[in-house]
Amino acid sequence: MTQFTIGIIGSKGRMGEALKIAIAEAAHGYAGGVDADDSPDALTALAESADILIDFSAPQALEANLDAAIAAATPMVIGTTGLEERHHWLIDSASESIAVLQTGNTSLGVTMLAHLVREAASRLGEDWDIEIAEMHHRHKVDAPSGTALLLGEAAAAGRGVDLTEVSDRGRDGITGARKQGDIGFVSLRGGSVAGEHQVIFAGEHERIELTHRAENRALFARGALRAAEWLMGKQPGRYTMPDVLGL
Ligand SMILES: NC(=O)C1=CN([C@@H]2O[C@H](COP(=O)(O)OP(=O)(O)OC[C@H]3O[C@@H](n4cnc5c(N)ncnc54)[C@H](OP(=O)(O)O)[C@@H]3O)[C@@H](O)[C@H]2O)C=CC1
Ligand SMILES: O=C(O)C1=N[C@H](C(=O)O)C[C@H](O)C1
Repeated sequence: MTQFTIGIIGSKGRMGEALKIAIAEAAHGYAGGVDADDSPDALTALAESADILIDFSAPQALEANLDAAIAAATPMVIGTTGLEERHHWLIDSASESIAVLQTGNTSLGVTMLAHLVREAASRLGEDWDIEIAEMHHRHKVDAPSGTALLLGEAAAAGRGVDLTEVSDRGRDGITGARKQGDIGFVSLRGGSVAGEHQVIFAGEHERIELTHRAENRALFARGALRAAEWLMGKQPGRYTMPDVLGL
C-alpha cells in the first residue's frame, strides 16, 4: 500500500493519541498535530504539509478545520461528534472542493451494525418499537453519541421517515404513552467504557437486540486510518463509512 502523511486535529486527546499509535503501526507518516491552544497559522501549516487530515476534536473547531483543508486542497476524515445541522451544511459545502469523509463511528463493526439496523427497520412494521441505548466513559461531552444518531438515521432510512420527525430524546416525568413510530434514545455515562450501542426492536411478546461493544479506542483509530487510505486520491465529494466497505 502507498504510504502517506497524516495531520491530526485533536492530536493530544484520547483519539489523537490512539491514532498516533495506529499511524506508526501502519508505517504511515505523522505530519504533526494541532490542539485547542494552537494558532490558526499552525492549522494552516498542518493542512499544507499533510497529505490528509484526520479530525477528532470538537464541533466548534470544524469550520476553521474545513477552511484550512479547502485552502490547502487537502482531503479530510471527520470523526468529531456532537455536530449540528449547520456543521453538516459546512461539510456539504466543503465537499464541493475537497474529498471529505464524515462519520460518527469509524469502527467497521458499527458500520455493519448500521447496515443490519436499516435492513431490520425496513422489514419490521411500525408496531416494532425502536429504542437506541448507548454507554460511554465519564469524559464524553455530547449526547446522544454520534453513533447512536447514525444508528437512528439508519433505522429511520429503513422505515422511509425523517429522523428529526420521529426522534424521542430525554424522557422525563409524565411523558404519556410511547408514540408509535418514534425512535427513542437513552444515554448512559460512566467509568472508562470505550463505547457500547444497542438497538432494540421491541415487538409484541418478543424483542430483537443488536449490540456493538467497542473494547478500546484502537479500533476507532484503525478504522479512521482505513477511511483515510480509502479517501486518498478520491474526487471531491462527501463520503462515509459504508462507501469504504462497499455497503
Ligand atoms: N467517529 C468515531 O469513531 C469516534 C469519534 N470520537 C469523537 O472524537 C472527538 C474527540 O474525542 P476524544 O479524543 O475522546 O476527546 P478528547 O477531549 O480526549 O480530545 C479532544 C482533542 O481535541 C482538541 N481540541 C478541542 N478544541 C479544539 C480546537 N478548537 N482546535 C483543535 N483541537 C481542539 C483538544 O485540545 P485541548 O486538550 O488543548 O483542549 C483535545 O486534544 C469527540 O467528538 C468524540 O465523540 C471519539 C471516538 C471515536
Ligand atoms: O466520545 C467517544 O469516546 C466516542 N464517540 C463516538 C460517538 O459519539 O459515537 C464514537 C465512539 O462511540 C466513542
